[in-house]
Amino acid sequence: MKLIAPSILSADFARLGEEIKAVEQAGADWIHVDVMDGHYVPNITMGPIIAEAATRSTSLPIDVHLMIENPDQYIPEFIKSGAEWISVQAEACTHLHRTIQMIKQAGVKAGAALNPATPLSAIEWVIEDLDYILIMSVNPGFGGQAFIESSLDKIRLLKADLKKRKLSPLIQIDGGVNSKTIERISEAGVDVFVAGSAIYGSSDYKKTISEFKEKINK
Ligand SMILES: O=C(CO)[C@H](O)[C@H](O)COP(=O)(O)O
Repeated sequence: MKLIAPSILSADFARLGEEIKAVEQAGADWIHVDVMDGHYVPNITMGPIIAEAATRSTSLPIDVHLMIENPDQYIPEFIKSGAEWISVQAEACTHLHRTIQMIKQAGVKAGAALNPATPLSAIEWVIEDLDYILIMSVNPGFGGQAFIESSLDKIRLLKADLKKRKLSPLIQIDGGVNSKTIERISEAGVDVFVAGSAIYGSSDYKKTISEFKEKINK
């Protein structure tokens, strides 16, 4: 089952609750919350207060992507917010194994995200513990960037590696997902598609999500 996770980064924050409900009614499967701290990435977005408000606005699972330094300090607050899935940037973790365990011990699904320049080997020794792996297909920090094509080979390599290891964490993609790229991304082996500007920038969320679903469920 392939899933669509709209990123609220591109939503209208003056009407955030309505915007979350709107994508739920339009067929979204998860709600993706992009947390940026102005240090790990050159942008500041939202924190646990917004993640908690998001959980109250929908019955869909909240997926928190931490693009922050020192995630261990903030993970307990995001767990309290009600998030069901939390991913950390592998590059931002001094002790990635410990961070993953911290998330899992709270009964929350744990993911590791990899920047476009980070090799898959960065997660080799935690891969068995991961519930999902997030391949960043843009450099993190901003919505609306162009999809980096080399991400497709990275997904294919990851898919083959997981098969060899007989592991099945979800593969998530984030950045530049739109009606032109989604089919190729899906064919490479992605399970969860994060899309911000392509959904929230469209005039009809239902039409956009339905078109995405048609393309990924062929
Ligand atoms: O994590 C992100 C940026 O760091 C966003 O989730 C991502 O860029 C989605 O935006 P878009 O779909 O507009 O590319």
